[in-house]
Amino acid sequence: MINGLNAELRVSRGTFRLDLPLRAEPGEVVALLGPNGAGKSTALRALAGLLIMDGGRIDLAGQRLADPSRQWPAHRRPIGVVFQDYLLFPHLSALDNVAFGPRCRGRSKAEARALAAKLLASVGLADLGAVRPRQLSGGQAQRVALARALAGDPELLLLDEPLAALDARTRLEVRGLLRRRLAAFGGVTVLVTHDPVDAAVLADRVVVIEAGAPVQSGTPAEIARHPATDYVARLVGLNLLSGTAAGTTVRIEPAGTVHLAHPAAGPVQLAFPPNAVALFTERPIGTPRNLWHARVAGLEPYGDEVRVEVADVPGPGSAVLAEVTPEAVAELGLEPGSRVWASVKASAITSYPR
Ligand SMILES: Nc1ncnc2c1ncn2[C@@H]1O[C@H](COP(=O)(O)OP(=O)(O)OP(=O)(O)O)[C@@H](O)[C@H]1O
Repeated sequence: MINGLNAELRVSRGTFRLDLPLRAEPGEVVALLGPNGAGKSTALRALAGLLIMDGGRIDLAGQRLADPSRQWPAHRRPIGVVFQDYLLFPHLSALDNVAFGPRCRGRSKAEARALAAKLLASVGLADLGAVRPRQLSGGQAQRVALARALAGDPELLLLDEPLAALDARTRLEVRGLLRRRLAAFGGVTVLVTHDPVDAAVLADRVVVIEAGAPVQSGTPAEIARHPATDYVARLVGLNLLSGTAAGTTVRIEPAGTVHLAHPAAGPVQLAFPPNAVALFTERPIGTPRNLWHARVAGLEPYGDEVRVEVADVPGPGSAVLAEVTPEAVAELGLEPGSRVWASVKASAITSYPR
């Protein structure tokens, strides 16, 4: 039996059927990405032992947790879970929420609290141990829930839409912290999201699922570059650019520049969705910071919209996708070879270390 996770998840819920093979190495972060109802939460609940499987198996860190003959109950699985709504105990302080698990597993009060204090510090909350959940912001509650999940020293960490409940500003902060914290975690992480940016920033590998089955698996860059189906292209059609950041300026090889809203340093990856790219035939007034004079390389219908491949953005040799309405294509007279101005707001670009 291998280290890490090797699972074949099979669950029936009414007419819905999940049939999902899932493998991950220790230290790997895998994102399950898919639309509402695809079966992402069902997969997490099956891994956690909160849903009975009707076949398949789960092997984790050299142990068989589930197969058709027996399934370990949730509390015996070496798994930490962060649910969407965090589910912190309202009457316990942040510190005691984190210490609760170790206490239940027989650690002394002092030991459990010392461990909890260390974990709270590791998610940047050293000063908030005494605070009750209702006094915490959404981002802080999320981090307490993460510390609590890590307190059991799990082999597998499950995160259900870890950023969905946060406002845009907090989301950015917590996304960065989560990325750093997950990089330091030696076990497997499986996270569920319907946001391709979260998947690209947080995950080493993405498994796209639809109607209970996998449709594609690969690194975020592979999937964005070579989506296996139109459906995946629509879902993860992210623009990804690599560059080197100094402050809010990112150099893109060989000769382009992108401006960010928040400073970064060193080799970075940039992600932004096609609908963040605006196209103009005349140079727009009130010049946005990211504005490039570029060329339309191709047009392709995607559902009700049109995907426009724009070349030489933000420098020779680089291309991005823009998404516009068919009316805009007609109004702007876009066709392969047209010259356009393309702009992206700095605030629409997510940057993360490469
Ligand atoms: N308790 C239930 N009983 C029967 N069917 C259910 C139950 N819960 C979920 N389902 C069905 O299982 C399917 C998968 O649901 P699931 O919640 O896993 O999807 P999801 O990908 O997590 O979606 P979301 O992003 O909306 O949370 C859906 O078709 C749903 O209708």
